[in-house]
Amino acid sequence: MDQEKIREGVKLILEGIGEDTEREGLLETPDRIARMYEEIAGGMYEDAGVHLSKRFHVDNNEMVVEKDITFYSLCEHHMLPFYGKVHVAYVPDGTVVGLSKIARTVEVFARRLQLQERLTAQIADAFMEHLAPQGVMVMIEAEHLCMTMRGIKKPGAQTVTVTTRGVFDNNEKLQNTFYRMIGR
Ligand SMILES: Nc1nc2c(ncn2[C@@H]2O[C@H](COP(=O)(O)OP(=O)(O)OP(=O)(O)O)[C@@H](O)[C@H]2O)c(=O)[nH]1
Ligand SMILES: [Zn+2]
Repeated sequence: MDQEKIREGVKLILEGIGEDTEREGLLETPDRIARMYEEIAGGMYEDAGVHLSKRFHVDNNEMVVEKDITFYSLCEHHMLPFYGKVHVAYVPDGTVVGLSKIARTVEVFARRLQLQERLTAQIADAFMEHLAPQGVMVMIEAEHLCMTMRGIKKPGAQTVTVTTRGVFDNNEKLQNTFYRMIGR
């Protein structure tokens, strides 16, 4: 990441809104924000394949569900946070991944400028590409600050996105099992 560019940009925004960039509280703000973006937009520089390539063999291919994975992402239109829960289910095809790797995969795609729909699809596609299960289903429930603290101002409004791949496609029975297991 180009930290110097971020520092310059933040300084310009502060000047733009009429702040005194030399006052004590703001002196280090450009640098703090540059360091913060390394963290909250750092997913751009990571590869989900790294996390999903460490696999374990299984004899039974029962559905695995990891639910209520908290995430924070950034809306690409306003650069404001959207955050909530991701639920992931997959039906293995002989191999599974460590449970923490499911949440690590979510982090890779959440920590960048996003659209909720794209985040949902990228998680599902990463599973299909790197783990090659029989199928995967991803659901995200999120609140977008661009909808709550500004603009239309509808606090509490939740955006829900769902996507399926493989055996979950057009399979009402499997999809209903997923919804039942995540309690929706
Ligand atoms: N589909 C989708 N839309 C999003 C997401 N995050 C934010 N948006 C929307 O992106 C749209 C951008 O619309 P614009 O009209 O270009 O921007 P705006 O004038 O700030 O829009 P308002 O929010 O309606 O004030 C808004 O409707 C946001 O609610 C997302 O993850 N998915
Ligand atoms: Zn937005």
